Amino acid sequence: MSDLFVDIKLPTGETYEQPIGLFINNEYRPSSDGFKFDTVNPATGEKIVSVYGASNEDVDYAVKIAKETFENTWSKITGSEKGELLYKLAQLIHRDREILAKIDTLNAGKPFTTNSLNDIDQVLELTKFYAGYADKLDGKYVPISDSKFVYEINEPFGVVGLIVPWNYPLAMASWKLQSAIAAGNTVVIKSAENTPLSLLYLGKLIKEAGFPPGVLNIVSGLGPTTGSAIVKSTEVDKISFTGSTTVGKLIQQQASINLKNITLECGGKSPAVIFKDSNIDEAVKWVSLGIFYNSGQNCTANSRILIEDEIYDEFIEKFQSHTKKNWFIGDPFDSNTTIGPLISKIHYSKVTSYLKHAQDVENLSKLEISNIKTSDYPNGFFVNPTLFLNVPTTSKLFQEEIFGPIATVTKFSGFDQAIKIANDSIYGLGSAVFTKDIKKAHKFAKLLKAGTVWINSSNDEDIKASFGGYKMSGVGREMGIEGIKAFTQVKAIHVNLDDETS
Ligand SMILES: NC(=O)C1=CN([C@@H]2O[C@H](COP(=O)(O)OP(=O)(O)OC[C@H]3O[C@@H](n4cnc5c(N)ncnc54)[C@H](O)[C@@H]3O)[C@@H](O)[C@H]2O)C=CC1
Ligand code: BAL
Repeated sequence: MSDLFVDIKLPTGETYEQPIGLFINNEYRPSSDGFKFDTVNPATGEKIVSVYGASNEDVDYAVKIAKETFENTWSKITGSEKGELLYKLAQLIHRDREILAKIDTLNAGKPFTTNSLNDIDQVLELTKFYAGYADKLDGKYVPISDSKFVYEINEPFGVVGLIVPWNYPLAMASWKLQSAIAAGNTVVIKSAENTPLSLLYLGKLIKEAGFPPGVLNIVSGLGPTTGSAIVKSTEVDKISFTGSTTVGKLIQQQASINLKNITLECGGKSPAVIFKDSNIDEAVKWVSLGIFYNSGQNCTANSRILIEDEIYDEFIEKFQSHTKKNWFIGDPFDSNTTIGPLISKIHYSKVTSYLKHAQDVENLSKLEISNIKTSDYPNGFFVNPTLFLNVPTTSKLFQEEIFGPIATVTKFSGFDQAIKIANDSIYGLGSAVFTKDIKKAHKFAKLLKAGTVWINSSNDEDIKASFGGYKMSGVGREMGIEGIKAFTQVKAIHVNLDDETS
């Protein structure tokens, strides 16, 4: 076996072949300067493997291949043929569902049963959705006069650069990848440095499905080098990014140099608002999912829980009891585990610094719900589910994205105060509102400044609906029909039927 593939033994016993090279032109290859970086199992803190990281030269080469493929091959085949290839990819993802999920569990610490399998099922669903959409990007006829009409067609950009995070390694890549390809673009994609493995594995499936070489090119690597080289490349026509608002802003600045089209999916501080007339048991169930799923490493995590004053004590009591019964921290491969570790030592330090700040600086009252079983994993990055009670809106914990299983709880009195507090954030990604009063629910949803509102549920996104942020949560939309439109540009073709111009 070459140095481009490594046999990895999973904690479940089986061994699989992991590609570690850059995937360009349907072949794995080393980086031009031989640079590699380590990827770590967050449950144990141990290194899994080193993978090749792309240099500027490698990014330029991947972009050149993607551009040639766009011009000579991909733009010449029909939408139906593109859809067929995506259907074949879906079949292979279905075949390798378990191994893909196990790779994400190993690399991201996501509980296998409750999280990683869900992620891969979502990847499968959206691969099929966009396979079906590849031949439906029809245009529009615009009547102007008897002697003139316009038709508008949707065209791909060309080469698109995709930069993705670690919290849903294959799913976040797929929120962009499948729609970009279905729309007719070729792709250069970078995974997060913490979680390169499942996307590299997908390269094998892309090749096996029969995609022409150069349609999908994977350049694993570091943000400031590989990521920045993709953003700055003058041959890349669009960037779609998911990650922190800080890096999103940087990408917007860099992309503005040649007015590159961008989609940015950034941070959030999503409120869950529970009115006194809600079904409290249901609200407890959804809100705990909203904050603890994926260990709170979720851009739409319900990190601000707002409770109407009359039901405050009842909600907290029920929330505590529900959490004790349903959220278990431990080995992500154990089917009883519902909360895995945080992604990295760096992220663990960031999240726990908020716990320290809350205690030492703000003196907040804490409700820690300890279901931790970390004795077997002394070096894993585990954090207990924690609520901070009666938190003022001025608190650092109320305003900043923590990205861990930690939420603030704040009381409100009545509709007007609830909407004021809910919108008191620089972010506007997700939000949830709980009430049995249907009029109140819709009025509240209309006033929320957020790209997604869940009424009487939370974080149950669907690939058929669009997703994206207001305010500093982002620019543009992903998923659903908006998700594929984001990878097209409109051309208006004017047709003059007059014989002579008067
Ligand atoms: N919206 C979301 O789903 C996510 C939000 N975050 C937020 O960001 C915080 C920090 O997490 P990080 O992993 O450091 O996020 P990040 O924003 O640094 O990383 C996201 C992606 O951007 C890339 N990147 C970093 N710097 C870049 C640059 N200069 N040019 C181009 N690409 C670059 C990274 O390599 C990665 O692929 C988290 O604590 C969380 O608050 C993180 C991940 C996902
Ligand atoms: N809930 C998946 C979207 C995200 O956290 O980025």
